[in-house]
Amino acid sequence: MRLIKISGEGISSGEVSESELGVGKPYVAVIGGSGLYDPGIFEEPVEVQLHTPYGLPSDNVIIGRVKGEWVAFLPRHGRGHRYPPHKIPYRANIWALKALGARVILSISAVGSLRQDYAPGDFVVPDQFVDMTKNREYTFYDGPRVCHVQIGLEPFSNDLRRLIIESASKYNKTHDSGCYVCIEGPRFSTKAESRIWRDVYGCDIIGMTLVPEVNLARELGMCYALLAVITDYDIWVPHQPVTAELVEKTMGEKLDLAKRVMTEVIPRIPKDVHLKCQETLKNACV
Ligand SMILES: CSC[C@H]1O[C@H](OP(=O)(O)O)[C@H](O)[C@@H]1O
Ligand SMILES: Nc1ncnc2[nH]cnc12
Repeated sequence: MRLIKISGEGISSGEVSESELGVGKPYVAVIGGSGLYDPGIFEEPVEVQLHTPYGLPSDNVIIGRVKGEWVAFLPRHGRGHRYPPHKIPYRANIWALKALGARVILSISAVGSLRQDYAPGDFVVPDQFVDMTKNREYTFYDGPRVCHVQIGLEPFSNDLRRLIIESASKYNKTHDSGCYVCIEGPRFSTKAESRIWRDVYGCDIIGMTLVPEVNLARELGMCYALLAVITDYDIWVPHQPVTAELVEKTMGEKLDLAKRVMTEVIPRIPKDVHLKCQETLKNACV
């Protein structure tokens, strides 16, 4: 695959030009989670290595066409799963995708379930989250410009969620809402913690990577939605305890379906309308 290298200087204006890129600008980016390191759905793929003000992203971004549309793909843990959730360069990842032209992010993640009726193998398209992470780089606005983005009512883009739900439901059992609790990791929860996330916080699914990815995207005015693949029942009832191996195995079984959903959704994303989530920086800065 052809490799295009772009240095920090090339993006000082905030965005890579089409001529620097040498291919069409991707409007949609896909971030792949555990088990998804190479989507294999692209025509004419190129690899782009992009230096950002926050360092290198998790990996080179792959840009290629899906049904005629230019799309960017980034494996959040890097190929070979080299970055644990608390060490992922989230700011570099989101910044790079925006600089390459992306305005919309479709994310894929493995999650544990915190309720009986959300079973391993099912899909969930979450609509809320609770942040229990402890030590990450949460914002692009570290001062002197101080901004507080509004993310409360619609942390995930409902426009995108609708498209994903419509497509995913055709191929797999899909839950059209859910609250994702994001823990720091990299260890899994204790049974006592798992019961708190479920019974006290009222969360439905659990993972380690949503935060700060989702709020960084919002800070740059990008729309974000997640197709979550349930891989296990976490640890809140006595059962087969979650392991990384179990997560990757279940994810592997559902990967083709998840890719099919992405391939179907990408060309349906409207480009000429102003999506709601792109307005949230209004009145956010002090
Ligand atoms: C490999 S097991 C735990 C790992 O899987 C999930 O990652 P992702 O959201 O990127 O699919 C979870 O959040 C943990 O990082
Ligand atoms: N049970 C679980 N806890 C945290 N992250 C996960 N990713 C997949 N399953 C998980």
